[in-house]
Amino acid sequence: MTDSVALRRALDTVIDPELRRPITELGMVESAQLNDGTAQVKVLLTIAGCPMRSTIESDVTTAVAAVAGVQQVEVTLGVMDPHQRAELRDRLKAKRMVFSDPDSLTRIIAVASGKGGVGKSSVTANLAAAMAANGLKVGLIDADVHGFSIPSLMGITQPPTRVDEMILPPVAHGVKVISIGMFLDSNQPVIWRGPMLHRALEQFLTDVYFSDLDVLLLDLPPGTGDMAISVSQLLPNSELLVITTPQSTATQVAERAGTIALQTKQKVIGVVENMSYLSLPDGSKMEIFGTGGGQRLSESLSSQLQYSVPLLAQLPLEEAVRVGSDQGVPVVLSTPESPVAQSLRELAIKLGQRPRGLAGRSLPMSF
Ligand SMILES: Nc1ncnc2c1ncn2[C@@H]1O[C@H](COP(=O)(O)OP(=O)(O)OP(=O)(O)O)[C@@H](O)[C@H]1O
Repeated sequence: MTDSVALRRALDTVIDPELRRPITELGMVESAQLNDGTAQVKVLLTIAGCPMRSTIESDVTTAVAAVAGVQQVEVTLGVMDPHQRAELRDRLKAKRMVFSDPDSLTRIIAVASGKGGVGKSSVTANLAAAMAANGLKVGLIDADVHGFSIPSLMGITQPPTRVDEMILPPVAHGVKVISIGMFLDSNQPVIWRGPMLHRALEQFLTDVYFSDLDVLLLDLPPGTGDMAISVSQLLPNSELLVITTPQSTATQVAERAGTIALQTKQKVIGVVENMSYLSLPDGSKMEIFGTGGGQRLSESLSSQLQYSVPLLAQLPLEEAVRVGSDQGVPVVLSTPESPVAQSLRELAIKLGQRPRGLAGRSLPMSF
């Protein structure tokens, strides 16, 4: 093998942190040569202020340093010119997933709740992180535009990178994440009406480069509003997972969020009861929000939708969930041995296991 082939092979192992593809395949390696034991590599970044420049530089150095005969590595970073960027964009476009395509094999799970504050976003962030830890390619759209919290739950502070009109989602804990919160200057409230919400979701689905995904999770706003309807229109293949607490008022509202599936023709894959109990030091369980809400919701949705909507998990109340959220590390990663993390991981396995396929898909409908 010649020196330059050996260097290219090594560079094939360097994955762009945002695009998740080898930098060689993305046209980012302008040159690579070995001169008297010094490997000289020129890498072209997509944009000048690329937030991942130091990661790319160090990954290139590590990969090339391992090649036989290399004693020293010199990495030069340049920036793609408009023509090179257009080429990259076309290459990515050709491989882009169209999630609304009936042939798409990505499993799309929209996480819904009736009331706010039942832990929908926490459950969604944890499922995404657990699925990614299990080796699945996972995307997460924060569609809770009025109460977006996913970026902070996932510990994301950097904005998405733009390559012309294409948006590269930040990757956190192995999950590609996009949220309206990443496009706002401050923590200002979003006062958008239905058509703008629809447009925002549409833009996330068309302009954000997710590449190939096994699972796409959406954190819906609480209730049965416009976003839920937009999701069903733009992603007719999406399924619903309904989160509730054991409390009857929460369950009643969650039932309305679940039965929206009757109109949208989405499948409700199950119910998750969160905040089911608090384990006390003496081993007893304190049922702060009452009991049986998840089971009742599962039964009533099963009877109204006329198929089984199982209660998939009952998650305890644990301080570690809140602490993990505050630190931007989902509890499945921060405290994996805790009972709540174990239940969430089991739930992620159940949901991630179903093979990607087309069976049982409903046809798109319009309103
Ligand atoms: N199992 C749990 N144990 C302890 N705290 C929890 C648990 N689940 C959620 N929480 C905490 O409850 C609060 C509300 O959770 P979260 O933001 O996930 O709810 P939500 O349903 O997404 O709310 P909204 O839709 O209004 O944004 C957060 O402070 C979160 O850390």
